[in-house]
Amino acid sequence: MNLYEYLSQGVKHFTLIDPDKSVDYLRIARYALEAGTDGILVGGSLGITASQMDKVVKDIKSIANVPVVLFPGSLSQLTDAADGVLFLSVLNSLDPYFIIGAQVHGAVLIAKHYPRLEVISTAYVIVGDGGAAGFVSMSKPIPYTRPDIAAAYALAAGYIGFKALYLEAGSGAPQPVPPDMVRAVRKAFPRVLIVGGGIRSNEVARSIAREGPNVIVTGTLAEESPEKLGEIVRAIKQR
Ligand SMILES: CC(C)=CCC/C(C)=C/CC/C(C)=C/CC/C(C)=C/COP(=O)(O)OP(=O)(O)O
Ligand SMILES: O=P(O)(O)OC[C@@H](O)CO
Ligand SMILES: [Mg+2]
Repeated sequence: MNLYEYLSQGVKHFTLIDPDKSVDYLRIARYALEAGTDGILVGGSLGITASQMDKVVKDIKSIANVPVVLFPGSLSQLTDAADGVLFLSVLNSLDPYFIIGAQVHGAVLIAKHYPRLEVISTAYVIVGDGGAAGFVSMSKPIPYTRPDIAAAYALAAGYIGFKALYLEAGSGAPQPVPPDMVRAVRKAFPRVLIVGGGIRSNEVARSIAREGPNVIVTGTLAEESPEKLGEIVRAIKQR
């Protein structure tokens, strides 16, 4: 089964590890794997070199029994030590660099240097707070109260042909993506739907899981309280 097929099945939990924040990334990865996480995303919005990325991914791969996937905040975060890459285009960025500019450079790097990576074209849609990713990518976040606008982006992403859509409230966001917005986007987008940003409690994770996304991501929780990952994974699976 390739990565895309794996992502398409059921509701999964992925743990985001940001090499810039987590010096002790292997400790977090061990907790996450023990908790039953279904995959590890590696990336961050700022401050990560290619060699750091390569080492972190290789170290995590050496202990992981689940896919390790790049979630690149910049072109320096590519390595073929991973199983695949979320090839992001920030659909609501106001700067063409984040919609198609970085992708042109990234495409050549992947084709030339990392041909083994499975590329998952991903519409990155930023909502509400937006966090560092929203700020750095010059995005105009969709208000939390406008699921209809999020659904319009999702419909466009589906027609354009993106394989995945990442609905992002921003790392550490005070409010996660509201369940009614997840529902509207789920209805409008037929392929892999990933939701993340500000998800810290079992109740919130469960309420999002009930809307039927394919992947729910937690990063800050894994950094701050990795011992809570087991419960959140269970909440998602038992929805
Ligand atoms: C190589 C390709 C295709 C794209 C790279 C360039 C693009 C378009 C990036 C998208 C914009 C961006 C900055 C995304 C960041 C995604 C990410 C890794 C978010 C995780 O956020 P954290 O870094 O954990 O946030 P904090 O810094 O707040 O912890
Ligand atoms: O750190 P948190 O808030 O869990 O967010 C995860 C991810 O969606 C950030 O890009
Ligand atoms: Mg982070």
